[in-house]
Amino acid sequence: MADEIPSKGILKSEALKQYILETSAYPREHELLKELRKATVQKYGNLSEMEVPVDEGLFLSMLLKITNAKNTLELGVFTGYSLLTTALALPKDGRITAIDIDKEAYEVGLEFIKKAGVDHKINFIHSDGITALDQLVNDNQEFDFAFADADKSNYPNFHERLLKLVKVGGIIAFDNTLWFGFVAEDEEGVPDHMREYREALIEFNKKLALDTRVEVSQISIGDGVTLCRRLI
Ligand SMILES: C[S@@+](CC[C@H](N)C(=O)[O-])C[C@H]1O[C@@H](n2cnc3c(N)ncnc32)[C@H](O)[C@@H]1O
Repeated sequence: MADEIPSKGILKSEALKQYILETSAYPREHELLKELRKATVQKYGNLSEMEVPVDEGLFLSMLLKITNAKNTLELGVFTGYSLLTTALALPKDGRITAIDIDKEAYEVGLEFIKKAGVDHKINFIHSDGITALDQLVNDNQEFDFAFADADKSNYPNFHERLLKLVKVGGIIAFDNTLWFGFVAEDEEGVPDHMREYREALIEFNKKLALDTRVEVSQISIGDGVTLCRRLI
C-alpha cells in the first residue's frame, strides 16, 4: 500500500529492535497496555505504528516518576497508548489534559483506560491542538510536563504555546523528531507521504538547537524524542 507507515525505529537492525522489545520491554509492559496495543492493531492495522513503541512508553513512564510530574499535557492521543502509560505513571491525584481532533480513536482506548482504573485522571479535550492550547494559555493553566505527538508541521507553533504552559524547570517532550531516521536521509529515498514531516522536523530540530529558552536533549528511542527543559 502506497501510504503504509514504515516500521518505527532508528536502530541498526530490526533484530536489535526486537531484542530490546523482547528482552526488556514486553516483560515490563502493563497488561492493559498490551491489550490496548492489540485492539489498536485490530482496528487500525498498519496505522497502529502511530502509537509510541513499548520501550519508549517505559522511558516516558520513568521520566514522569523521576521528575515527580503531577499535572501533565498530551497533544496527540490516538487510541491512548502514551495516555494510558502516563495515567498509570502519575500519582493517584495526578491529572492529564489530553487533546486530539479524533475522538473515535480515543474511545477505542478508553475501555482499557477505564479497566485500569485511571480514567478519573484524564481530561480529554476534543479539539485541534492550537485552539485548545490557546484556551489553556488564556485560562492561565500550568503543567509539569507536556508530551507533543500530534501533527509534526505544527511543532514550532505547539512549542511557543507549550513554553507558556509548562512551568520553568518542566519538560516538553516532542515525539518522532528523527522521523524514522529520514531526517538524515536524502529526500529521494523517503516515501512521498512522509516528506512534508521530514522537512518540518529538520527545520524544527535546527530551531530547537538554537533556542536558548530551553535545555535540549535528543533521545534516540522510538524514532526520536526530544526533551526540552524550560529554562526561562
Ligand atoms: C502519532 S498519533 C498519537 C499517538 C499516541 N501518542 C499514542 O501513543 O498512541 C497522532 C495523533 O495526533 C492527532 N492530531 C493530528 N493533528 C492534530 C492537531 N492539529 N490537533 C490535535 N490533534 C491532532 C491525530 O488525530 C492522531 O490521533
